[in-house]
Amino acid sequence: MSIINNPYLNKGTAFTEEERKSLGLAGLIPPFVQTLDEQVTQTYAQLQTKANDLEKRLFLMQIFNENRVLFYKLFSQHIVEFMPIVYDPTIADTIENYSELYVQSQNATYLSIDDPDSMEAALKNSADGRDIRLIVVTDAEGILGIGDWGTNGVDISVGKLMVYTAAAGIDPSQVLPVVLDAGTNNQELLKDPLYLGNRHERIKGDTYYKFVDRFVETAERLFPNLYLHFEDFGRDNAANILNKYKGQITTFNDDIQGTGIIVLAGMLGALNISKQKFTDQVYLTYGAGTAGAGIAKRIFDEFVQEGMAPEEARKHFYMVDKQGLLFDDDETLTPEQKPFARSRSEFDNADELTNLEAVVKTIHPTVLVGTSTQPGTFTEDIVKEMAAHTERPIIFPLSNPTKLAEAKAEDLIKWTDGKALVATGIPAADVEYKGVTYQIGQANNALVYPGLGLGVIASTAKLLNDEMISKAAHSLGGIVDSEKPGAAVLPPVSKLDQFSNTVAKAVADSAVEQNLTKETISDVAKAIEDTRWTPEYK
Ligand SMILES: NC(=O)c1ccc[n+]([C@@H]2O[C@H](COP(=O)([O-])OP(=O)(O)OC[C@H]3O[C@@H](n4cnc5c(N)ncnc54)[C@H](O)[C@@H]3O)[C@@H](O)[C@H]2O)c1
Ligand SMILES: O=C(O)C[C@H](O)C(=O)O
Ligand SMILES: [Mn+2]
Repeated sequence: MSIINNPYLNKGTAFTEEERKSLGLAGLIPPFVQTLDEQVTQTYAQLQTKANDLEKRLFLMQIFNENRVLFYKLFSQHIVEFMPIVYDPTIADTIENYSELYVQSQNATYLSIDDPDSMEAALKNSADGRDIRLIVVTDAEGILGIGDWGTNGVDISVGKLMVYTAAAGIDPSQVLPVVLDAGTNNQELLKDPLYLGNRHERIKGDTYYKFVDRFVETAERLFPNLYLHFEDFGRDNAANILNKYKGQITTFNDDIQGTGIIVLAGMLGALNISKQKFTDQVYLTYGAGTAGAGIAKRIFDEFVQEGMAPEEARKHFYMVDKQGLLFDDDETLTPEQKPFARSRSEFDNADELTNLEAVVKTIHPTVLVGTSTQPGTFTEDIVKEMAAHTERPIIFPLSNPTKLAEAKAEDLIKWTDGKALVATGIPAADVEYKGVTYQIGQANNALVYPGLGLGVIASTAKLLNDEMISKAAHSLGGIVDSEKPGAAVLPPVSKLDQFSNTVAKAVADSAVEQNLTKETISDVAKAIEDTRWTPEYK
């Protein structure tokens, strides 16, 4: 029974006659022995009977809960179809309705700020003797663009890890999804009698940071080969946490660093198509929060790496948030916004620059990246105004899920008469316009964090530094044929498992070159191959 109930060991109807005898499974499964391929075919057919993506996700979660090999075999064969079901955008629905939909914990770990003393036991209980190499942890204060979801946010940790395995072959028995429940300020949840998390407001300040610190310390001690991925923390904490730990442990913030990598890669891809120069670009951030500022920092570092003096490079950057263009006399700026704030004296019309349209008209950006959570804000007027001053405007509406995107790919192509170079946060269908098929790249950190993690884990890297991050962004070039009309700015999700290896190789090579590995790695490609898990019955 314990074998059948263990998703890492269960093979369901694929247990052989011999295994059924030797493992005490006689009579516990129907008599016919299926192959994994037969199970995959049958399960995929069952999936097709589900009415919508939410139903499909719930069905797939059932398979995940019972049998990891079967789940990942299926996922790996249908990666383009499954990504939006298993991951974003459907995951946003399961997070919002987590308590209502709750069936079981999916081997996640729930850590409560009200009971820090049981943290160690909780992590040990969930690891259950497994050699944990990767944790995705969230405190769920800033889930995608949908805000604070308390304990419900655990689903983002579970979902991000599913993508790690499907895209980069991270061994699913070596991962742990974790939620830090520090309370929630989501009043709807606090009033919901079904809510399964701590029913109090978020605890902030010293107590919060001590809780995070105790988690980091305990996890690092229990799992000495850990790569620690932070996801969807709130704007006030995400960068603080990253800055505190990035020099000490192997850690990563997906919203800051992962998004930075994918947007830089997308921009390099776009410029490859337009044949324009990186350092000529004028970059406008719309929504200068965790992701917006993280991306700007990555792009800025690239300007400097290309040889431009930092003070010169800074002149190419503008940030718009709720208050409009960010100025240096604003006392509410975050530490991440400050380096990009402008001086009022640069403009004749500084007082008018309180909205996106006025800023676009004034500064003539060539790159516009949306991480604002404000749907439809890249309006036809704004986009046409941008396109009037640049040959090939680079426009990335990145806010997730679908309902929050700043614009639709199709509109951007039409409004600019096919000139815009577009990537979106969620998957977008091809756009047919005037006889050209425009493929839309997905600028979602899911295209890079799996490969990045594989490279870090395979190389036994002690740290993940900016050099490795930059190498990851550059490694995505050359996969798309940029000469083809309508070419995408990023490689397609259909090749995700292949280019995860490319990213992993770039990251691992960099770790080895910089002497940042715990073990001596003589053959990087082999180390990656040996680390990659494949869904097969052992
Ligand atoms: N595609 C990707 O890979 C990716 C990665 C990370 C985040 N995102 C998306 O980016 C969005 C932001 O995420 P985050 O983690 O940075 O959140 P965040 O809360 O840290 O940042 C959002 C920022 O937008 C600003 N904002 C809110 N309303 C605004 C308005 N009307 N005008 C201008 N700015 C406004 C906020 O003040 C804040 O600074 C989310 O929708 C998220 O899904 C996408
Ligand atoms: O989860 C995603 O789809 C990407 C990103 O991490 C986000 O927060 O939106
Ligand atoms: Mn995120």
